[in-house]
Amino acid sequence: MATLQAIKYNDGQLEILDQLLLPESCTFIPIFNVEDAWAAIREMKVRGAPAIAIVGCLSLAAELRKLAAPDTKEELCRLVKEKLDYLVTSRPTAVNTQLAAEACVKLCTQLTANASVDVAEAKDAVVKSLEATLADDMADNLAIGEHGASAIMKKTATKDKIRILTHCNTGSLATAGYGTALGVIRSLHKASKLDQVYCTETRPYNQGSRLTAFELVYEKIPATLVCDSMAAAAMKQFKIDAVIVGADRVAANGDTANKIGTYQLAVLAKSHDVLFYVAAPFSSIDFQIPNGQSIPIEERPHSEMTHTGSIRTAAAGINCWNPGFDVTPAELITGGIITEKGVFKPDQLAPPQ
Ligand SMILES: CSC[C@H]1O[C@H](OP(=O)(O)O)[C@H](O)[C@@H]1O
Repeated sequence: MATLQAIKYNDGQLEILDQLLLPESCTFIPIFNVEDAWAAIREMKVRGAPAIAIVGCLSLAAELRKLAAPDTKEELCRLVKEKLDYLVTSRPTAVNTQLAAEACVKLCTQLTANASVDVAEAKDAVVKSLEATLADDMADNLAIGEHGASAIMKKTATKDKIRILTHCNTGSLATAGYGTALGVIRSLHKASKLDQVYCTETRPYNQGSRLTAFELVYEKIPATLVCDSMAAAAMKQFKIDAVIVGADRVAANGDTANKIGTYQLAVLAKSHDVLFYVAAPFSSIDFQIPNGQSIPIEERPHSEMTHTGSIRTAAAGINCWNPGFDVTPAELITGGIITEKGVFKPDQLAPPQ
């Protein structure tokens, strides 16, 4: 069975699934340029650390395909850097867009220095590298799924089937497809190892109840929705074996920024002796920062807390605090960090050579 797709791209035509309309309707909307992408990412019509970077890159590829080649490669580099720097400002916590931008600008610089490459060839090479982000992420997620499932099955070898709790949405609606934490869950399900997935609602945007539950029901993966406040009771009542979450930015020491509520799940997992895993591609790891203190935490609009759609559900005039993310210290990530290159203890992370 095919998994859901949040991003469709064919020869410069980009469409995204408008996730603000899920689960009621599956509606794809066109993205013609980086301005459209910036707005869609900011409004969270598309969200999820890898998906944000992919949509940003594909929106630039779509624009460049329609543009005549600039006069010089220097002008191409300037244009590409300007557009990517703009896309990075759409949401500050996930590092994926920043790292994708740095890689693309580095390629542009290398092409400019290569006298055997003309400006048209350089533009084509940049477009191809931007378009490759979709397939690359899909491959990463399949590898994350296999590495994660294998590691967790080894740790729970005495059990026929296991119970997993997950937070937010880390599946096909947060990536190019298959997912990170939800990719591991898909791989455990494929291996007939999964008894039940407990997915938290993930207030206030409800990625869990609206998106993760949608993916799990769509693929008939056994799952139960719980409120965020039920996590401790669920760990105790259902003897959950592991918590698996995604990441928006992992620091060099393994401290991890992820959806708000992740930190408290890690504390609860520790106190219930439940394994705690982070699943993330290397494109979510920021080796330029030593620990989680440097990770910018996005503050989202208070209306996400005080309203459900247009319906007010909180007292008018109440002050709100709505950070989109929190940071889980590396020492609480007891199972390890599951990546496409394998599963690492937080202190084993090292930049690719
Ligand atoms: C594949 S990890 C996705 C990551 O992004 C989510 O945040 P948001 O929905 O605000 O983009 C959440 O932190 C997930 O773990």
